[in-house]
Amino acid sequence: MATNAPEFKPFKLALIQLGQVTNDKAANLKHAREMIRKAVAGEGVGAQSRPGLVVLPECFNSPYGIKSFPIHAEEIGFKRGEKYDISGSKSDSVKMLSSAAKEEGIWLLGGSIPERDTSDNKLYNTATVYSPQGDLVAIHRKVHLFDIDIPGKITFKESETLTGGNSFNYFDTGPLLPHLRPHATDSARIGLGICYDVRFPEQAMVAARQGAQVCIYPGAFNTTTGPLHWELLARARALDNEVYFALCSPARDLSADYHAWGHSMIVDPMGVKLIEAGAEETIVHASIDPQKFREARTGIPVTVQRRFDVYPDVSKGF
Ligand SMILES: NC(=O)CCC(=O)C(=O)O
Repeated sequence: MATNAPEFKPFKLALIQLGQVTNDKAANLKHAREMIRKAVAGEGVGAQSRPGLVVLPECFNSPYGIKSFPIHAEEIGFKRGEKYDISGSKSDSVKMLSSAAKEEGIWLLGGSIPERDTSDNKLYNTATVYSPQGDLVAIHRKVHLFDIDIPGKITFKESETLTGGNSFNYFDTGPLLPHLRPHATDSARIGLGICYDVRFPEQAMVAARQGAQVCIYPGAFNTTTGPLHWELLARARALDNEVYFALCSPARDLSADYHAWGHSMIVDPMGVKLIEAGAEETIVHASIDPQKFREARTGIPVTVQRRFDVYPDVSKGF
């Protein structure tokens, strides 16, 4: 298991709780690009200085719904080498995200998009991550599909059109704001998941055990399960792994078929909520502080007190 986690320095994280997501893909991308600019300019709540890492929500380029996924799915169009080569990508979403990261000089977790993989003819719910140079550095396909049935409240079956991914993923940021700190060598390790993935503690645990200091899950809970579980899950995943944990939702749109919960939030490694959005479109910012991370782990040292002589280490084998 890779535990050679990088040293990380304090940085600012911004979550864009994006609104106005419609069937007009070009308009969605234009609006998302404008919100990225606003996040970098410090608009929203809690900004103290320029964010090094900016996040969009689940399904930021299309309405969230099983009928919309096939209509709006895009092929990422990468060649897998040592890096992902997206020079031939025809995806408008990938092109926008890559150029936005480069133009703004930020790390950008581009929420998720419905992805079409022509090699297996399947659709995935996929997050992509870009460096300040505009390179695609990580891809995460939602592992656990959102198939639930709460009679009279909500029935949703992502598996009618999507397929679950089959890998756990994290990425190392490298220096944040490299144009301001050209000789910096620090880096943060970020564990990735998408929405329903948060209900499966093993996924965040594996990332944390592989050295992630922060986990970020774009997600779109709904108005039934959101009030019950959204905050509880974010705080639980933060505390049980002693990591920063962020959930980034779309804004609620009552004219859409799916009513997202909103309430994007960032929780610290002690399980304390640092910032939370309401239901409307906004941007929330918080500081990610290595000192707090170390203090949590030193004060309550569960990460080194596990009893694998009593129960198995389920994070082994990845
Ligand atoms: N987009 C999703 O995966 C929704 C998950 C959700 O609402 C839940 O309750 O879990």
